[in-house]
Amino acid sequence: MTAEGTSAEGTTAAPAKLGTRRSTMATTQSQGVADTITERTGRAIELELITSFGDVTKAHLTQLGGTGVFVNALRDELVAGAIDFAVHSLKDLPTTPAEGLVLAAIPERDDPRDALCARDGLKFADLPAGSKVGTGSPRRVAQLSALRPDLVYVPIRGNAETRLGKVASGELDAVVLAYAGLGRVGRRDDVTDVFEPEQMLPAPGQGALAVECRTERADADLAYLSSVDHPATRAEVVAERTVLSELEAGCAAPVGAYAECTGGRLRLRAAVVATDGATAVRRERTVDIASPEDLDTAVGLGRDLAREMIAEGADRIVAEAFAERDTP
Ligand SMILES: NCc1[nH]cc(CCC(=O)O)c1CC(=O)O
Repeated sequence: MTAEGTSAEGTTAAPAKLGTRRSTMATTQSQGVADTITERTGRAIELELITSFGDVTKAHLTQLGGTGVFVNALRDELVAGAIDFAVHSLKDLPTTPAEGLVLAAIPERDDPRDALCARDGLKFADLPAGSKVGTGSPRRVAQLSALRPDLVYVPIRGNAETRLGKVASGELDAVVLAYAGLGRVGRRDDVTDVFEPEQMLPAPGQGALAVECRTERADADLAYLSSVDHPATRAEVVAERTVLSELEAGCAAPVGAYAECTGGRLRLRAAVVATDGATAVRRERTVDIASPEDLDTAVGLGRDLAREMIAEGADRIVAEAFAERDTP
């Protein structure tokens, strides 16, 4: 054992290795979490850049056969022991737990809302009929179609900068992206309108991050990783993700869910909307929660709301959306 390894307090321990994708958004959010951990615990952290399939493929996200394309490369590095921990966008994380890995921390959530970036500073309500709005997400297309069936929704992918470029070039009139992601790539000034949850529910976990490490090393790694855990955010995203797993849906499903944990209460709103926006099941429910650490209550809330929605046909809407996706 080295001198560093045996030192007290861990202050001279070798830097922890944080694996990150290479995109601006990934490195920004990874660096942000690393800085906060170092600030709170003194633990040094170094970033390791990793290339993931989701970053290089040209296929539409919805055609990649589901969830996890952004997280799998990082998970492989974790399991192999090449890195100590990883920071994911929580909404990209499949709801089924990964074997051998543990969600070490869920930091405080950023703005969870979706944002419109339109030409000429236009608001969503002021886009002329027939305007072309780019988004690759079935959840956004469905909810936007319910609000404005007179607009044309164009599937796009690529990083935020690529998508914004299609508005700048005139190819599209607007794009819809997560507000949090735009902030992380320094493009908050491109936002011309923001969707309140009453208009459009964000994806489960949107705006939140997940810090993941190996189960077998969790005792050592949690010593510094738990410094960024935010229990209220964890309760919220657990409720949101339970809706998704109960509906047997993934990140490519037309499911919006948004929970708020404040003042001893947990409020959950969810929507499942058919791709054309015409059919929808929307529900909300609030429960008392004695402590944000009471995750059983968060799971129970998500499960009860999802079951209520399934009784109203939400599972059929999800199944139809998948059938459409799988039709060439
Ligand atoms: N699906 C890609 C993805 N994963 C996380 C974000 C944004 C940041 C977040 O929601 O945490 C985005 C881009 C987007 O949806 O606009």
